[in-house]
Amino acid sequence: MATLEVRDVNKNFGGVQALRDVNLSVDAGSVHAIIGPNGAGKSTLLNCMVGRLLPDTGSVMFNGQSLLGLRPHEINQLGVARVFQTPEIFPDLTLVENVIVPALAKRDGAFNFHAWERIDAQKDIMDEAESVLEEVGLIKFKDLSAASLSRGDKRRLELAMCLVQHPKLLLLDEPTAGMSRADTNATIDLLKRIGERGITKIVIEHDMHVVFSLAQKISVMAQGTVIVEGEPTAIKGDPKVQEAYLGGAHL
Ligand SMILES: Nc1ncnc2c1ncn2[C@@H]1O[C@H](COP(=O)(O)OP(=O)(O)OP(=O)(O)O)[C@@H](O)[C@H]1O
Repeated sequence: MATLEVRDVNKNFGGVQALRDVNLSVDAGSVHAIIGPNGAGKSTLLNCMVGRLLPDTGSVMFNGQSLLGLRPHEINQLGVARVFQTPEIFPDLTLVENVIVPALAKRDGAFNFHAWERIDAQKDIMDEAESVLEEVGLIKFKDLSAASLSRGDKRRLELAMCLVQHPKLLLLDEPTAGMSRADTNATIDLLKRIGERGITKIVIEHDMHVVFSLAQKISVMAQGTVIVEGEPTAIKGDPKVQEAYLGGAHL
């Protein structure tokens, strides 16, 4: 069964056709990678899934419900969480505070400061925040300010902020961008471990090592549309992919 279905989506920015008749079907519990050269339309598509952009035409369905017209926080409340290309964290808060904010927002439907004032009394939320920080390997830094983290650790913190919301669908926009090979491999292992919880994941990624380590299905985008979709082994050998994605070089 598909968790996410994108049908015939088009998006034009003042003459630039960023998305052309895009179709995508993401199986429940799978890791589905979206790859393609710069400007192919990957981020635009992701933005249409999370309510940051409204497609001109087409549909985006999540577990049978249309996401079109819903605001980002409403889509988040349905169980869709996103890790951004540039980590969106609260630099002046500690790590544990960073994780508590989305946990409270998820529980209450929106963030309110009243809940924050009484946070000491809410042991369950504190415990959960710490357990998620443990899971992503950041528990030792829990009382440091988020600004002090390395780039790789900021991305792990953002992942923890998503996981604490128990998402059904996790959207990862270049989760290893800018990371060292060691950090990238640690993130691959972490994402595999998270996979054991059965969360469906969509990964946009330029690093083919990450894509082929994680994905069960790959959609290749070029010039605003999906040109090929299939299992990693089929994608690797597809001449259209070689041509469109790497100008003929081998994946
Ligand atoms: N807000 C916008 N206004 C105008 N054009 C835009 C806007 N957002 C994206 N575009 C254009 O739409 C096309 C698709 O861009 P998009 O960022 O979705 O590609 P991408 O595949 O995510 O690229 P990258 O891998 O570099 O992130 C590009 O031509 C881009 O310049």
